[in-house]
Amino acid sequence: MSLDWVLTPARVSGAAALLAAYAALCLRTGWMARQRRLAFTHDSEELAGHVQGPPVLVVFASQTGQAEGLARAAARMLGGSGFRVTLLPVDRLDGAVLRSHPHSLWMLSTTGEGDAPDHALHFVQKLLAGAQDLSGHRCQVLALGDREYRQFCSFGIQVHEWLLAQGAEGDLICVDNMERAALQAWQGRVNELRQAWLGQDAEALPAQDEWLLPPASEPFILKRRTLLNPGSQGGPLYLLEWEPVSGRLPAWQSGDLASLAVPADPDRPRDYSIASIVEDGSLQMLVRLSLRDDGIPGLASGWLCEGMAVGDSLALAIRQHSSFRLGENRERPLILIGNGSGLAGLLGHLKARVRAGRGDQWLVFGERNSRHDAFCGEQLAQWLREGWLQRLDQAWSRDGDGARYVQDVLLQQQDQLKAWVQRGAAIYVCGSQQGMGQGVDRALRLVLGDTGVQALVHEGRYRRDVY
Ligand SMILES: Cc1cc2nc3c(=O)[nH]c(=O)nc-3n(C[C@H](O)[C@H](O)[C@H](O)COP(=O)(O)O)c2cc1C
Repeated sequence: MSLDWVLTPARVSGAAALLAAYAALCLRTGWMARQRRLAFTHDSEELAGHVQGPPVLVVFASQTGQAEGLARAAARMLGGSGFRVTLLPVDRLDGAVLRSHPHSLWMLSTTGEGDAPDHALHFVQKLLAGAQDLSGHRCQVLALGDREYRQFCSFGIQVHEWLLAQGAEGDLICVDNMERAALQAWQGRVNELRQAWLGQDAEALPAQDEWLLPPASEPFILKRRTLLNPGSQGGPLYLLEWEPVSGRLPAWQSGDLASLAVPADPDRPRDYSIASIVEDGSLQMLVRLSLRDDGIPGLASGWLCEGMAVGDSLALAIRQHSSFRLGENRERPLILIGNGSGLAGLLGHLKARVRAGRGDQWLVFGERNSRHDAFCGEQLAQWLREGWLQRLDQAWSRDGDGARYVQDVLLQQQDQLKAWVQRGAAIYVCGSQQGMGQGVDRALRLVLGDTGVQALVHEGRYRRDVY
């Protein structure tokens, strides 16, 4: 299957987009059936193909899940081609595992200002800082990034240089903003390697290569769109509620993302944090209408908030976002910190915890003013009353004398913050990187120290979904 559904011409009608989505879904179903024959022995461990096949290591470092998604797709394809595939996030990789594999594929994104994804900290400090004998090892590195940042793909480039310095051989492909042509070049390269690594045993792949797919999408109907902040000084923020045309919601976990492309910009899927859990009966997201400098609405938010009508449909795909799921923090106390539409990712966790009968969580949420921007306020107040939320701090940045940001709350409440962390709490941050994400990181370092924050990152107790 090709990626043609992503390439629908710019002014395609809603009906054509829907048809394309159905076609993709039907083709995808066949593909999925084949993928099910491959067994994931663990969420991110070994994929069993034919056990005699050559071993290949697939490693990823991913902040918002794109590199992870590509790694999983490559791992499935290689598993299906007869390789013994070990799929690992970089933090689970050690020198012995690396040396014992003759071949490796790396999918590495860059975040922050040229930084490695959070979960890669251990890898950067331990493996990347040391030496390994990788002579004879063949690697292929895919670096994900965005040219708008000064340090384009710098983490992927750094790892590739390190691999070569250890004696490995192999190429690097940099991808700007998930650009299709570069991803196709990557797919072509992996297919060549697959052939070379399998040697005589290689069966040719079908001419229409289908493994590098966007996540499975299916048509959803927009059931309700509610303006959550009437009168706000900020852009209008909407709650969008979607139901699948099929009537059966796909599975997701709190922390996951919904990916969609709008008809006017079909080549650029956008991700939104999912604000609901499956038991809510709908997939919910918070979308702020963004206006460009000339006052024209942004392509995606304009379509979602004003363009499409309630009752219209759009193809949505769930994107597994392991680094922001609750995972091993499921039983820990949680400190949830966010602003604006970032409440969506935190709401998902709150709902999942309430559903699991678990309280012990502290929400620190920031917006402009208490009169117009206290969205979901009744729900939060109810959780507080019922004890699902142990603490709720709202920071209003435009509320006259009491104006403050979420990072100010963390500093004001530093004794609480320390006590919660000491009790084993995990910290989840969702919302804007500029201002909030950076400010929260600075505040945490002031209160807990750099080593304290690094320890949290190591233990997977500091998770960020910032954009
Ligand atoms: C907060 C943030 C910071 C980023 N910083 C960089 C950067 O410094 N250099 C770069 O090339 N790309 C940067 N990017 C772009 C990401 O690398 C790119 O979106 C990538 O596809 C994300 O992959 P992931 O989902 O696997 O993390 C940044 C993206 C975000 C959201």
